[in-house]
Amino acid sequence: MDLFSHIDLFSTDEVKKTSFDLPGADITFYENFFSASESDRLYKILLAHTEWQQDYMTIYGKELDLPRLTAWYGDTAKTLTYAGSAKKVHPWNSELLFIKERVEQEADIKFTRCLLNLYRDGKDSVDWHQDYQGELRENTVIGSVTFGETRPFQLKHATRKDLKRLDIPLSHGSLLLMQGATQQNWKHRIPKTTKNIQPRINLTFRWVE
Ligand SMILES: O=C(O)CCC(=O)C(=O)O
Ligand SMILES: [Fe+2]
Repeated sequence: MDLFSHIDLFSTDEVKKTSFDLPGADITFYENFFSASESDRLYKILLAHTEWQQDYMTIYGKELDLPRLTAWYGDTAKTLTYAGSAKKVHPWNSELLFIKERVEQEADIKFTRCLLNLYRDGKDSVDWHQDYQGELRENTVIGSVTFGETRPFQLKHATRKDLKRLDIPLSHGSLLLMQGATQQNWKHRIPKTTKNIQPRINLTFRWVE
């Protein structure tokens, strides 16, 4: 029996907390932050009932579909400008409030918004980026929750080539908290894969007004 099948046999809903010691970053990862039964239920509801939309980015005047579906939810039903274009913000629903409150207890802050991403298959991805620009990027807190397929969340330092890339497999029911100067110093992405995989939902809770 190899190590992994051994772990699977005895897997529990126990939360496993890991802190990463990276220069200029404050990142904590919680496996099983939501139990398997909570995660299964939330995955199904969010997949079916979120107002998923096909967003686009404008590159050299051309509109290109983003390789994923997205939806914004938040405190007030209004529009917000993100990555250069206006987005509709839907009001919170009971599932999102349930998830938000659990993450708020751990992060010790109140979130005002959530961006949901749906990666339908391995062709869906998000390219290297840092969340927010300018002042908003400094000390922002991002609470990132995953349901569905595990995808590697890759982190690389924005300027230092001597530091190794880090891959964190964001599993079903996990929470990744990024705080402090993380967004200023590190870039992140979800790469594409040719593997035949299931959909993945990611929720990033944010606190900007
Ligand atoms: O899907 C993820 O885990 C990351 C999403 C992300 O980086 C973003 O929406 O800014
Ligand atoms: Fe991001």
